[in-house]
Amino acid sequence: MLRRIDLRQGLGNVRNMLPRAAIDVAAAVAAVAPLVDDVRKRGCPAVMEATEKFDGFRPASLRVPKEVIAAAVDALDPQVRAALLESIARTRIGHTAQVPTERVTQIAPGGTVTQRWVPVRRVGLYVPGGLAVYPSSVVMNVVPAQVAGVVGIAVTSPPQSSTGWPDATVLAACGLLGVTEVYAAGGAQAIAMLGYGAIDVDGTTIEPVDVVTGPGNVYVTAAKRLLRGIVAIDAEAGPTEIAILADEKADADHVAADLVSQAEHDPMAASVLITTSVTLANAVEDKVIDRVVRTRHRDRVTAALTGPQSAIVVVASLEDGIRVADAYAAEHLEIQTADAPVVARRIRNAGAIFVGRFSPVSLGDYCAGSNHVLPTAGCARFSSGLATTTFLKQMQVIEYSRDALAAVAGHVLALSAAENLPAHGEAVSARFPDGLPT
Ligand SMILES: NC(=O)c1ccc[n+]([C@@H]2O[C@H](COP(=O)([O-])OP(=O)(O)OC[C@H]3O[C@@H](n4cnc5c(N)ncnc54)[C@H](O)[C@@H]3O)[C@@H](O)[C@H]2O)c1
Ligand SMILES: N[C@H](CO)Cc1c[nH]c[nH+]1
Ligand SMILES: [Zn+2]
Repeated sequence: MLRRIDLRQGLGNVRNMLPRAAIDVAAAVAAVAPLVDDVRKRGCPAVMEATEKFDGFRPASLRVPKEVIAAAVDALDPQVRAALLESIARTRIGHTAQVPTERVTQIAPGGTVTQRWVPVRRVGLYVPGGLAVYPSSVVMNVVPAQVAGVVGIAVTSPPQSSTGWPDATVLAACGLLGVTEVYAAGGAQAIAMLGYGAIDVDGTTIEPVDVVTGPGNVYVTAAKRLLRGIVAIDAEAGPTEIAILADEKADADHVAADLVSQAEHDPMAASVLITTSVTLANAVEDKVIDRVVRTRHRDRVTAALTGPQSAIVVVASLEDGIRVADAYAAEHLEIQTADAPVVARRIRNAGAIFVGRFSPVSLGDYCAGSNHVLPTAGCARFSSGLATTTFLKQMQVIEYSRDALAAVAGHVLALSAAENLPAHGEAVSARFPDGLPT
C-alpha cells in the first residue's frame, strides 16, 4: 500500500528523493486572487456568494448569534465538555510557559534598551470545517491569543449545511473559551473577510484584524499568502503530515496506527516512515493494511497512503535517517528508536517532535499542552508552529540620559557624516548648544 523508497545505497540529493504531495499553492493563489479582491471591494455580498458557491448555501448572517453559541455550550456532551476543558487547561499551561519576559539591558552608564513584548490588538483565527470539523483547533488558536493578551479575537469556520452555522462543537469550544465573535465563513473568502473587514447583513461592522492564523486547505493557505503584508500570518499549515523515524526496536502496530491516524484528515495528508529496518518496514506495511480495512474513513486514508506524498523510506543507518527527517521537515516527527530523547535532540527541522512510544501525534492533536497548528510542506525548515509569540510584537524602548548621549555623540556624528546624512548628526549636536563635552 505504501510505496517504498530505498535509499540504502546513499541519499544523493535527498530533497529530490522525498515523498511530497502534488499541492500547487501557487496555482491556488492565482485561482483565489479574484475572490480575495472581490471581498476587498464588496465585502459581505462577496463572502456570501462564495459560501453559496463552495458550501452550497447562504447563512442568515456572517456573525453567529450569541444565542446559537450559548445553545451549543448547553447541548455539549458532558464527556466532550470535560475533554475540551482539559485540553484548554493543558494548552494554557504550555502556552503560558512561552511568554517572554521584558528585559532591560544597560548598554552603557545611563543608557538602556528594553525589549518589550506587546500583544497585537485584533486577530482572526481560522478553524477548518470541510472534510472534518475541528473544535480542537479552536483551542489551539484561541488559547495562545488569550495568553498573549490579545483583546479582539474573531473566530471563523465554515457553516455546515445541517444547521447553517459552524459545527456545534466548534461553537461550544468558542463558548467555553469566552469567545463571542464567531463568523460562519470558510475558505479563501473567510480569510479575505478577516483581512479586509466587511459590513454584515444587519449593518454591523466586521473590523479588519492585524493577524490571521489557523490551518486549512490549499485555498485557505493561498488566501493567507495573498493577505501577507496586509496582516501577519502564522506558518502555512496545510494538509497534515506525519513522519516516523523508527528502528528495528519500534512496535510495528503502534507505527501503523500513527501513520493511519493522520491519514484520516485528508486524501492529501502525508504519512511517511523512515526506517533502518526492512523487517520493521514489512511488518508496518502488514499492520497498515489490517488497520485500513477496519478504519472508518477508509477511502480518505487509502487515498492519502497511496498518494505520492506517503512512503516508507529505507535508509542504511540512523545517521541517514536523521538526514532524511531533517530534509523532509515534517509537520509532526515521531522518534521510535533506541535512545529516542538523544536522537530527538539531533533533529533540526520538524514542526513538533514526539519522543518515544507513549507520545503519539494524536496526544499532541488534543491534550499534550503543545500546539497542533504546525508548518507543513517542508516549511518547518524555516518557520515554527503557532505559539503565544505569534500574537506578540517585540518593541525596543530606548532611554539615554544627557551624559549617556554625550558619551556616544561623537560616534553618531562620525557615522552620520560617513553616510552623508548630516542632519542626523545635527539632531544630536542640537542638544549640546555649548558644544559636546570632550
Ligand atoms: N497543519 C495543521 O496544523 C492542521 C491542523 C488541522 C487541520 N489541518 C488540515 O486542514 C485541512 C482542512 O481542510 P478542509 O477542506 O477539511 O477544511 P477547510 O475549512 O480548510 O476548507 C473548507 C472550505 O474551503 C472552501 N473552498 C472550497 N473550494 C474553494 C475554492 N475554490 N476557493 C475558495 N474557497 C474554497 C469552502 O468554502 C469551505 O468552507 C486538512 O487538509 C487538514 O489536514 C491542518
Ligand atoms: N493533526 C492535525 C494537524 O496538526 C490536528 C488535528 C486536529 N484534530 C485532530 N488532529
Ligand atoms: Zn490529527
